[in-house]
Amino acid sequence: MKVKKTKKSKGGGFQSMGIIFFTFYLSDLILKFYSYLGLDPVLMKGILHRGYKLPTPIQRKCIPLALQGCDLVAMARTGSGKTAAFLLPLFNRLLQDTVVKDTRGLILTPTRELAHQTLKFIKDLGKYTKLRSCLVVGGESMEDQFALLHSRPEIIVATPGRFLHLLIEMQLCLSKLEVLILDEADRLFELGFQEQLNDIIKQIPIKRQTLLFSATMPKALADFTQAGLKDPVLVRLDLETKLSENLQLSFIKVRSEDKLAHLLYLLSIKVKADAPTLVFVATRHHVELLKEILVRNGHCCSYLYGSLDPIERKIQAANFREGKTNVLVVTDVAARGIDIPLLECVIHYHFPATPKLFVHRSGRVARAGRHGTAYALVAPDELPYMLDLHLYLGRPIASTSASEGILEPFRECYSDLHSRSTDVTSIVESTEDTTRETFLAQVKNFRPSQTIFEYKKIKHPSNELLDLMKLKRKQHDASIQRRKRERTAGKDTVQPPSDGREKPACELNIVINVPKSKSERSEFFIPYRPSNYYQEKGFFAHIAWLLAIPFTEFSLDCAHRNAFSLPSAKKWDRKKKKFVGVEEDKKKKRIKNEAGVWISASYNTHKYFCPRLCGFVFSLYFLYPHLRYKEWKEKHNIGHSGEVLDHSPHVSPHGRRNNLSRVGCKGVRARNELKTKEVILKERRRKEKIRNHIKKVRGKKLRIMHIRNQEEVGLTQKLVKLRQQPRSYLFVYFPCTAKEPFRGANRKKYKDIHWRPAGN
Ligand SMILES: Nc1ncnc2c1ncn2[C@@H]1O[C@H](COP(=O)(O)OP(=O)(O)OP(=O)(O)O)[C@@H](O)[C@H]1O
Repeated sequence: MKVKKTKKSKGGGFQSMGIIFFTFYLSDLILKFYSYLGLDPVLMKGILHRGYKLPTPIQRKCIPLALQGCDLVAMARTGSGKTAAFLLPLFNRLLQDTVVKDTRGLILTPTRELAHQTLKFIKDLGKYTKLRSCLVVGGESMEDQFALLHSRPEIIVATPGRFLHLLIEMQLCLSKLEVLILDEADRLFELGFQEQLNDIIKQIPIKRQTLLFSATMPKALADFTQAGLKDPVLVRLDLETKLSENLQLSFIKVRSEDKLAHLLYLLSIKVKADAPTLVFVATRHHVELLKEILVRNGHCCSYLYGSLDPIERKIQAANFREGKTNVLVVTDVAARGIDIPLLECVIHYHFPATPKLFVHRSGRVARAGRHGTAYALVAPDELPYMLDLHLYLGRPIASTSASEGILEPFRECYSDLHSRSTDVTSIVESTEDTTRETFLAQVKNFRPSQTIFEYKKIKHPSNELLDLMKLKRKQHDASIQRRKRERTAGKDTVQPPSDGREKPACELNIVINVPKSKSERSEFFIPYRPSNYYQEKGFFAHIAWLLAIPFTEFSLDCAHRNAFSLPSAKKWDRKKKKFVGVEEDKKKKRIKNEAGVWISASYNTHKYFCPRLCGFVFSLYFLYPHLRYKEWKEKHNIGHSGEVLDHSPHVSPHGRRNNLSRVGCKGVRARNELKTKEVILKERRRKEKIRNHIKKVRGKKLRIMHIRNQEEVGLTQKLVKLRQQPRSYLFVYFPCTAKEPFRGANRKKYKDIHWRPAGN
């Protein structure tokens, strides 16, 4: 057999750590030879399949360490190839022992989209490994996921909420789990995930390998998690250049009311025609508004936000990936991890509130050596965020502003649309928080009737300052009164410059004070802040939870608490009308799942394990009926311990379902979850009807609504808010089949809502 000679590498390639790229026609003999070097030769085929030639720096650092079995806390900038850096060692470990047919690798990610993408990576890189993998994320059928998990795939990719739910409902045993990977670990450790993560980790054997990966990893995270990780190795690359040098940044100063016009200008003129572009906005209302406006202006537009219907979410993301649309308007749900190879441009319509988020959002472009541009529209009230960002990046910036003439046609186009379309007007209303605006305006316009010097008058009538104030008032009172009169007459509006143009583009240069070199400093000078203070502060944003949880695995010592002295995490309790500690949340009976729907908190381990309550070692699993899983088992003739009672067509004689996707093989999906065009249109019409109805009944005494399913929960809650207005009553007619949201405690809470089954 003819064997093609591979060119000898000079080192620094995958070869240097035992990974050698093979051409497909390499003989078995050579594959066997290379297997001695570390990674299984089967993996080389997968690497070739993905088209990688050289390992990236993070892969070069992390793969050998992970192969040795070390726990890792790894940081490298966005798009640097972290996914392969944790997948390759995972595959290698699992391939070493193929006898154990159980779940041995668990990858947790913060978002569904990222989980989907990781599974795709697994299928590509592990194409020839025959390892079985499955996806467990919210918004998908529980029954399908029972089947997937029941067959004990080797690798599970999951989001924490749904995985914990299934873990408890199915009483899964993870005793064979060897590798736990937390992708975007810092996000997973932030508020909202930590409780679920903690509960999952408790069920995983302590003798495991734990790998933490993110583009923004605080150094302290390694210290904090030391009890959970066994002597973790900290790998932090790209500390100086947090953003790729191929990324071009452009900060544009705009007035808040000009943002839309500017966005249209960027998309129509600046960005290359049909170049895929990601537009980040603050809330889902803004997503809807921008989508509506962009579509009406001839842009092919997709949109994504967390509470969007899961199927719609998939369709929208797929449309953008496949190039059917060229603009994707998103909230921060797509800020992390998403890899769209052809993406060239990101627009920050709203400036992100933390520098870390800016890094993640902008990191969707200029990945893996490619070039890209990130535009940020900065309104005056967002300037402090920009300053924060530049302290974090540690380099000066320049911002520009567009001239008025350029924006004029786009502004017209938007205002015209606004007046013509009731749809757009209603969405604009929902994006505007009028109570907040009025409150802020009141605070801004508040003027005390007397100054502090005059206040002193009461105590010290002969104060010199008082005399001074008297003199001042005498001199200025007339002009102050005149100004007030003018203001009430409406002359106060800010007049644009006479030529109708904005000020010429101006530079905002922020010079970061770089600490002086040692020789320049005085001999005894001790800086009161470390040189990387702002950088670590940026990384640390929102990881305050680290100080709030009594961990068994991730335990903290008091020294760390004091060292960072972060405030304990608190949240606003609407009932109590005050801030409460996150600890108090644990007492609650219902929790919000990933889709924003309130579900029973019974899957919390505090409820299932009695050791905390009564000191027993055994859990109270059997006292709680796991109805859905039980039902599923009965349906598929599966016994209590997982054995097959009858050879039904769904289940193989070995108790494994056949529809499990093997890595690299196409899974057979039994159910088509796609809604038909008619169903989608029908639902839209219905939602529209409800929206119109809300508008119509606003302020009336009697309201009648029909609410059918959980998707309308948001709208229902809006109605309930209306109820709080004086002299208004809400009558909700509810079909018999409806489950959520007004059951149990909620029903009692909204006492003045009258419940009637549909048809009565
Ligand atoms: N060795 C390599 N050679 C060439 N391309 C690579 C290599 N490793 C990864 N890539 C490619 O780089 C891109 C980014 O990889 P990946 O998504 O793993 O980055 P990441 O560091 O996880 O980014 P993020 O922090 O945004 O999640 C992907 O398209 C991937 O296929």
